[in-house]
Amino acid sequence: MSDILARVAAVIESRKPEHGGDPATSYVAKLFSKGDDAILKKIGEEATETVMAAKDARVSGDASKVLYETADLWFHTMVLLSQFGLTPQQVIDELGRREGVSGIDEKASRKEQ
Ligand SMILES: N=c1c2ncn([C@@H]3O[C@H](COP(=O)(O)OP(=O)(O)OP(=O)(O)O)[C@@H](O)[C@H]3O)c2ncn1[C@@H]1O[C@H](COP(=O)(O)O)[C@@H](O)[C@H]1O
Repeated sequence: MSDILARVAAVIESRKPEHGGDPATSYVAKLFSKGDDAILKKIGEEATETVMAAKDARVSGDASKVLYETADLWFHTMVLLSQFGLTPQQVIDELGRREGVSGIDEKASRKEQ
């Protein structure tokens, strides 16, 4: 896994109340203190902003906002993973498990079950 993902995940984990995260000084601690709904709301917002940035980029030809909004989306999904005791490494492992398995073949195999 990228060193950055591991480092950011470690900082996110350290912001939990049981590790002394302070909502007054930490955005992540503030999200944890608000709970599931606040985290999920941010993911919904960032997903929508990513979609809007992509639509805009098709008009403007400037894809930089797609990058920034995707970073916001990834970051907030990392907070969600931490909230559920999961790690980015587990997501990477899942992608690795799927590597080379055609999405079309996988979907067809589901229908046969
Ligand atoms: N990568 C990020 C990161 N990306 C985005 N954000 C914050 O996510 C928030 C939401 O972005 P929006 O564009 O929706 O802005 P907004 O409308 O002001 O947000 P809201 O008021 O609606 O929450 C902003 O406050 C951003 O600063 C992040 N906040 C923190 N991190 C990482 O998390 C670490 C810990 O952060 P703290 O807990 O704040 O120290 C940091 O060192 C960074 O590595």
